[in-house]
Amino acid sequence: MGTIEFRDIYKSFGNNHVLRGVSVTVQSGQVFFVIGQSGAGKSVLVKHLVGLIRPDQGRVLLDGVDVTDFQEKEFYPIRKRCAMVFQNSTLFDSMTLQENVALPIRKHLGVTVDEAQEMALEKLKLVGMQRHAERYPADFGDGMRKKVAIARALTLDPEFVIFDEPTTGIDPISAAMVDKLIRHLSDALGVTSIVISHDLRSIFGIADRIAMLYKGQLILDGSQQAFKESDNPIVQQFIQGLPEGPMEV
Ligand SMILES: Nc1ncnc2c1ncn2[C@@H]1O[C@H](COP(=O)(O)OP(=O)(O)OP(=O)(O)O)[C@@H](O)[C@H]1O
Repeated sequence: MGTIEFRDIYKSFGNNHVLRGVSVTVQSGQVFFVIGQSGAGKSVLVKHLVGLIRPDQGRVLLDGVDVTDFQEKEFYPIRKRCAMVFQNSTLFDSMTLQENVALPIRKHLGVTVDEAQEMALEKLKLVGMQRHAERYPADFGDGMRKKVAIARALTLDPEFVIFDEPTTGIDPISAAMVDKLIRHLSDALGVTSIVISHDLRSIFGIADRIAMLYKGQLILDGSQQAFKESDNPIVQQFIQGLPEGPMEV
């Protein structure tokens, strides 16, 4: 359970040919990074998984099931299996951390307020925030709030989690905590994670596998080692964060 396959995906928006034949397989339980410059099509690729974007050509398979031609309604159960943590996942300031996490539980599981609060506490425990359950988002910095947003995304026990730039805009210590949490979700719970990121420290800290997009195509798909050893100058420019090089910006 938990395998994702993008087969030869093409996607254009008018004259903007964003994906030009991208094939990627994410194995169950992996922490899989999708990297590349701004506008490289990372989000567009990943959104195909939950039917938020449909390909012009190519197939999307989930646990071997071809979901490419699914109707909108058929994607509902897939969206429940797949949580998303966006860059600006916001919490409600007027609610405690526990109430914030309990909200989707009450909405989707139809349980009592007390049961939802109890389940929310379990999720806060998972991200190490249970002792702050009664406090409000405003008491915390971006990193802590990010962890609560992750706890909230985990409420329906997803098999997949998509993290869109989870460490962008947070301090290095908080970023390291978020990385550790993403790794833990895979190692302890078997969650398959797709992480869209530019953060080299995260990439070379926790990735099982990395796919780099460039000009609508996959330039390299492999392990951390494969990226470090790659003799492709575009890969090297990106992973070393060099301002000069062959990459067109
Ligand atoms: N719904 C849409 N309609 C039209 N164009 C879109 C749509 N979604 C994305 N695009 C375009 O597709 C290209 C790739 O966008 P995408 O968000 O996937 O980039 P990205 O690699 O995730 O970049 P970033 O790191 O900046 O988030 C951009 O040129 C963007 O403007």
